[in-house]
Amino acid sequence: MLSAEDISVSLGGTQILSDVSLTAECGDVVGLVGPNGAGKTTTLRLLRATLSPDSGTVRVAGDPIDGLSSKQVSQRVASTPQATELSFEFTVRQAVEMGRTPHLGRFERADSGDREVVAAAMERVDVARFADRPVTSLSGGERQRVLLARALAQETPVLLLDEPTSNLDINHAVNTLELVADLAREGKTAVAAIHDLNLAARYCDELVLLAGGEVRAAGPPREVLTTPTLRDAFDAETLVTGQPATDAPLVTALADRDPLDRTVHVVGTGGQAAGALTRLVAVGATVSVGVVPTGDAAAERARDLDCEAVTVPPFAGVDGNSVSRATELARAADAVVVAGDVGDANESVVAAARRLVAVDGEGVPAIDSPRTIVATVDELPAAVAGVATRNGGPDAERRVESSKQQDR
Ligand SMILES: Nc1ncnc2c1ncn2[C@@H]1O[C@H](COP(=O)(O)OP(=O)(O)OP(=O)(O)O)[C@@H](O)[C@H]1O
Repeated sequence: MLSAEDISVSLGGTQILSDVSLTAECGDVVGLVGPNGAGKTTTLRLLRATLSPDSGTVRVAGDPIDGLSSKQVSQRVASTPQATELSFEFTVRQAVEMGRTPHLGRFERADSGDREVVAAAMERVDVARFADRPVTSLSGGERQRVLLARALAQETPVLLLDEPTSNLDINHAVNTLELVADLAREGKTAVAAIHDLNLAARYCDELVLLAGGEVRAAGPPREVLTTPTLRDAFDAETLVTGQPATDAPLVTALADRDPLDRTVHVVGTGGQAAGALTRLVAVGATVSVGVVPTGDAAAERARDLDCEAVTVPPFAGVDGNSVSRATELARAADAVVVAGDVGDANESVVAAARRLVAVDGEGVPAIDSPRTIVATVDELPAAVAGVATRNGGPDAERRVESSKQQDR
């Protein structure tokens, strides 16, 4: 078991980590995720005692790591570095044999038992066929696997992996993380910094989301990888759904926000309304939806995107409170977007709109009116921006207000 309790560290006069705590039990794969510069590598350095915290404690199997000799640490913790540089002309076998060093006396030579461990480690990460080649002749991904074999040969209860899949093709990436998961099932504790949130979600039991040197969220992937926490940590808009082959969350990063500083209420159901929501959130609009039946694609998408949804149970009919709330949102919005099947129950919600944009599709004729412009989902941001200024939206209102002031 490995833990960090409230570790803080400064480097070169800058605070890099502040009160970071995490626990990795035997059998756990814990993923460190977060944006570039969040402090993942620094956390791993503290966990393997190549850096000492200014405050806080790292413990391995209950013992404070700063009380252990470097040999004792390397008997308990093996790590694969982020850089795949192995600068000397060692063969793959020699590089993996280095993993046995913590188990040997100062001038002791490796025996047949050590050689078996080395052979098994090379086999397990699929580098045995390169055993006699110089490490420098391998590709980046192959070297990365050699480093993992070296860590396995070290036979430690704890494995620390810094970006173990960054240079790997999809097949080797998945196989490497399957191997890490197997090792955990065999009783090891693994902590891995992983950039790919979807691989992290699939293979880690717990995630620790770091940003700005702080833990922003920690727990099972489903609890950590949510649109609000990812927005907070990465300053990015994401859509979180489910991975088809597993029950892990699937994170899709949406295009960079080109902030559409508008509030938009979406009326409609199904995939078309869900698509409209996604498109509008992607460009930074503040979006709500409703009235929509619970479980409808638009309601689900709103939940994934952390947007307000006015929902009613399916087949229950629409109640007055829901209609009032949706009408209130529609009236306050800079624009109302209608998409997909709007339903009679939403008539008064649509009627409350100051400016309407209809998503090109089946629902359009029903709400056709002179105040409506029709746009495809892709054109929605431009259409919303257009109606909200051209037809007297907030910008126009501001312009009117300032010209009134000038007149005074
Ligand atoms: N020796 C140092 N002196 C000053 N700042 C440092 C030093 N080492 C690291 N940093 C800074 O600490 C911050 C955290 O770095 P770290 O490598 O831990 O981030 P990371 O989350 O692993 O990032 P990445 O995903 O880009 O690998 C970065 O802003 C980095 O520039």
